[in-house]
Amino acid sequence: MTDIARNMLFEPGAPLRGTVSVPGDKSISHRSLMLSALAVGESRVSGLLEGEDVLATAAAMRALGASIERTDDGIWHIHGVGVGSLVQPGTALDMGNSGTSTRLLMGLLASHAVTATFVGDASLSKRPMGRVTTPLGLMGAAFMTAPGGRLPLTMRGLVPAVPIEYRLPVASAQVKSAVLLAGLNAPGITRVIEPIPTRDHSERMLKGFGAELTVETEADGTRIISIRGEADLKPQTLTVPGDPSSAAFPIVAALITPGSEVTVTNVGMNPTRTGLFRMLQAMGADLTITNAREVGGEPVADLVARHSVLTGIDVPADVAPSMIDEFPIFFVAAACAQGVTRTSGLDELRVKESDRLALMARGLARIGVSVEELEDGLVITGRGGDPLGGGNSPPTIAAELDHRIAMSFAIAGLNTRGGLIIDDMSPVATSFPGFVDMMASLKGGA
Ligand SMILES: O=C(O)C1=C[C@@H](OP(=O)(O)O)[C@@H](O)[C@H](O)C1
Ligand SMILES: C=C(OP(=O)(O)O)C(=O)O
Repeated sequence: MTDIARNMLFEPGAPLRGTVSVPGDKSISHRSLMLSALAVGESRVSGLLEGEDVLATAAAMRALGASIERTDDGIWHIHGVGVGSLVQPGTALDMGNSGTSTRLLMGLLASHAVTATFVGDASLSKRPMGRVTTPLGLMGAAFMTAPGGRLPLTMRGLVPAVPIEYRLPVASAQVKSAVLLAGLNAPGITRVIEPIPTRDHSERMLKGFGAELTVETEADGTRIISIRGEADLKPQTLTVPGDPSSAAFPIVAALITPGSEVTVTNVGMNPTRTGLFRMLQAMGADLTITNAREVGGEPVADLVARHSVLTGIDVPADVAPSMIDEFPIFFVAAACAQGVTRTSGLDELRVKESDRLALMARGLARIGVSVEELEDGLVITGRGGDPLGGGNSPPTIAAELDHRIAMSFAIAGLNTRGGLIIDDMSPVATSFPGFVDMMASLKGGA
């Protein structure tokens, strides 16, 4: 952790103006490294998120046999080993803060003849892994975990693994992806039944690399995803779009800061990820989507956000998966809106890098927002045009190793009367290196 990131003050100032782009999509970056490592030959990836979470995936894929280099032009070159040919890692795989790296890699290894130990930081070591060890155990993998099914965890994959049909008990793209990735090297068809759709980057990219994968959608919206195992993946040239979960921060900042107009270019607009933008528009946000196009099998657009008078809404529970990582910054928008915003069906927020419902409720209350914390959501009464409060001196908010909590309160700070302090901004490097500099550039923008 860098001292420079300690106790940073975020305070109101000039309107936010300018055009920015955000780093590459974290979910797509992880998957591009994993699938490239399983294709025989060289894949090239541009626009990769060079954040700590994705670098943890890159280090793990190297330890499992892939060769991965970044050239000065920013392109990542991955020489894969082929499905079924990952090797025994020499040391424990350090997943840092990254749930996606951990759960997806456990899937990959479940159908390889290797034994691997996964370790992580204090936040990751509290997160539940039973959601992946259960289906991967059905496929034949064996696990030894810390109490509660947590890290540190040692697993042994099985070859040949047993293909399964698995109905997701929780709406989680990580669990879906872990089973599909395990299925890549299991003989026959592995099937995941997804009653509530979640982000579909794995499905898109697996098909792009040449896996035989089909998706059927039933009348009630349930998706049935089938993958044929013992696949031959072909190397690809990929471009990773900007991360909508990162674009959320400058966009909400512009919407709630008087006089602001910010354009974010090259934002991923996969419909399984754009719930936040739809909900902000429903609140009356002046948020325009322009230049819609497709890049590397994913929809992309430029977004223009102007300061807006927002009105509270009820967020339907079924929208949650398409904005699951955006709730912390959405709650900040709700705190600045007129009237009441109600959310529900958000139990999953309690098992992210922190308990995001509890931390957001506590932090917003510290800056004078009326918040009711429910089991599965927050009810927030917005302050309308009034700045958020905070007492006589700027309050300190503890980020608790959660990048999205740190960034959300940093944006809230721009709309307080006297600013607020984040105890540690270093977790931001997991998903959005450059966040602090980008926000500073917008403050000085013309
Ligand atoms: O599959 C992915 O890349 C992700 C899925 C989501 O997690 P869950 O599957 O736990 O909801 C999300 O919160 C995470 O940031 C990235
Ligand atoms: C939940 C997140 O990531 P992960 O699960 O990969 O740690 C996130 O980035 O908000």
